[in-house]
Amino acid sequence: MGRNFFVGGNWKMNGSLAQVKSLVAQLNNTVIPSGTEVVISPPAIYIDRVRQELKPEIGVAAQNSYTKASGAFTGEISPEQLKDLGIDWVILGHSERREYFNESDEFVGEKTAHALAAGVSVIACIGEKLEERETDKTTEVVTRQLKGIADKINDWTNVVVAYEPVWAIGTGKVATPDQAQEVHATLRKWLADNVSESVAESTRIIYGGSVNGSNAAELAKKEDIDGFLVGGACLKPEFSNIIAARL
Ligand SMILES: O=C[C@H](O)COP(=O)(O)O
Repeated sequence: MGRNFFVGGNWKMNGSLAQVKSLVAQLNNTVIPSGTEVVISPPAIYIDRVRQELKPEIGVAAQNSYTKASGAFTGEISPEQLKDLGIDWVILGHSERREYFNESDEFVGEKTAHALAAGVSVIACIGEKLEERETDKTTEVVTRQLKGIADKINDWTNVVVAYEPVWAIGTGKVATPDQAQEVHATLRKWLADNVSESVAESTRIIYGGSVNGSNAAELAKKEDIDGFLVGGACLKPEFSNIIAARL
């Protein structure tokens, strides 16, 4: 298949200076298998420190960025500023941002386009809520969210799609490998039908939602699961087991 495995670690709004030091030390001692790409995403306030202290083979992502390069947008961070600090990735469209900060599909698409234009790669998150799954709306929701991104970009080279069912995030209720594979295959087919076969074949589609050191290896065996976006477990030593999940 030839797609490199991708493991993202999203710290969310967690961490302290002391934790930053110990997590970075732990990551610097972790062997990254060849063919696996690891990117961690600390809160913005720690991002510069993490980038300076972390070994270069591990990437760093912001957890959000805006649609402008600079200006009177209090509290926002631009992809251009991320680039300035050597930050090459950003997570966009996370369900927590969609839910708590009312980010629409269109806005996520705009932010994705702006980040890519500024040279920052994007982990673009999509995923259905529990009631949407229970009313058989999963495909409708995730393809609508993916279209919100596809409508705004042409080049998918620097995009990783993260499928994160909202009901699995932080709940300990992981999607089964078959449940995740089914949605990943649907997303890849959507890309083939609506963007191109080559984009469908080359774009990494990663899974997020209660991934841990015990369930990662089984999920990683599935054909269309190209890695993970990890929340809670990326703050624990078991993150190294997830990094090694495809071995
Ligand atoms: O960005 C990461 C996801 O929201 C997954 O979080 P979780 O591993 O704590 O369920």
